[in-house]
Amino acid sequence: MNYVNIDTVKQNPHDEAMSLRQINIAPVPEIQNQPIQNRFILLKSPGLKKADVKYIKNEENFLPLISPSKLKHEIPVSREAFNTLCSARQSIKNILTRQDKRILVITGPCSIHDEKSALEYAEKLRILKNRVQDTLLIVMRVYFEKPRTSTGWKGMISDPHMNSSFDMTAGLRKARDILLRINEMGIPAGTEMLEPSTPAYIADLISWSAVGARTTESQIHREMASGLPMPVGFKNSTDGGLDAAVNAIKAASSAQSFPAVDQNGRTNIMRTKGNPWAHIVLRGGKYPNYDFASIESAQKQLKKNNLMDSIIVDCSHGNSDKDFRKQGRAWNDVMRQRKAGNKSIAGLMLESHLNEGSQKPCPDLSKLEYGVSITDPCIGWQETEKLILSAHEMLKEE
Ligand SMILES: O=C[C@H](O)[C@H](O)COP(=O)(O)O
Ligand SMILES: C=C(OP(=O)(O)O)C(=O)O
Repeated sequence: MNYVNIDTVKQNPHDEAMSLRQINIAPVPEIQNQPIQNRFILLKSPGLKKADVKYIKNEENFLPLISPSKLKHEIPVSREAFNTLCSARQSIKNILTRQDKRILVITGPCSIHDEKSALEYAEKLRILKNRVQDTLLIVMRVYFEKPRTSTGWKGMISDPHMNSSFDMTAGLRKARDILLRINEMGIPAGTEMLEPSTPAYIADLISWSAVGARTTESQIHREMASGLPMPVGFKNSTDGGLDAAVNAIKAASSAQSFPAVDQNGRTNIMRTKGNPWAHIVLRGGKYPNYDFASIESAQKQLKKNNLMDSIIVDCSHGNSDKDFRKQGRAWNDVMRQRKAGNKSIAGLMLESHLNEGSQKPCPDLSKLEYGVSITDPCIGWQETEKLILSAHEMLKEE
């Protein structure tokens, strides 16, 4: 006995002998509002008994999720947002290929958990961006998906109410709305693409994306990156090794074919052309890797593999031992290297929020400290502004 999609039954009304492989276990869109047990049509498979379900089914249930096209219909891209996106994507490509001498700065909270503080941060960036635009291209870190070392809150898209209700339709809606508003303010957005189905919902509002240290070695993420329409940075592995990221860049820049969710929420075979803008992000590991020798060695490894040797340095994570007070040290060191002539340094990343530090997640926003990260500790706005302005002063003299 198995559950089968109503479409499959309509197409095969008399075929009770469909093999389990052919049976598509999926929610039936027409009856999504009915109780979960009625959402599936039970189909008798010869030779199988009701009790056999336990051998072929481990999921608790399937719940409906909004389709990308429906969400985009609700929250369409505006002309202002589109202009921000197009201009930023082109500038990032030019920075990576050194046609644009500026440095890319990706700065913002470790994760977004509250719309108000995210928009307030974006507004501060908007003012700062205009002051430094001759030397720095500012992109806001707008991270909605968190890869966890073991367990923990997985970000706004997964659990927007922070209470394990996993209302992902609400999460996607909030995420898309925030991204739209930030782009409309003239601030380009950067994010980590974690669930391979997420780009279908938000990629049209993202100017730069990352594949994280925990997923750079995953074929699924490399395939996804090969079809993304923006530059993608692959982080080095959590232990500090670069091999996985180098191999990821090769795989992502190649054409790939793989199953992927389309705009109507159906699984298709996606064929990609490859992403020529895949690059490496050094985030440290057991030890930091932003020093001169580490950057030179990364550059050599990329060149040896005939890959673009432009490098972004993440000042947080392994490069700060997750101590936000050490991000400034990494930033200043890398800026000095760039000033000394290392043009392979294309960008820097900061984990920064309105206020420094971190706190534990809580579903009640009124119990949380406003503008403080609920994932990794961040530097506060004051330090962020100081670091960005000092980099601008340094580069102005070039
Ligand atoms: O930037 C985010 C975190 O470093 C990453 O999600 C891992 O976090 P965790 O080790 O707290 O799970
Ligand atoms: C999870 C992140 O980084 P990493 O993959 O380098 O740990 C992040 O930047 O949020």
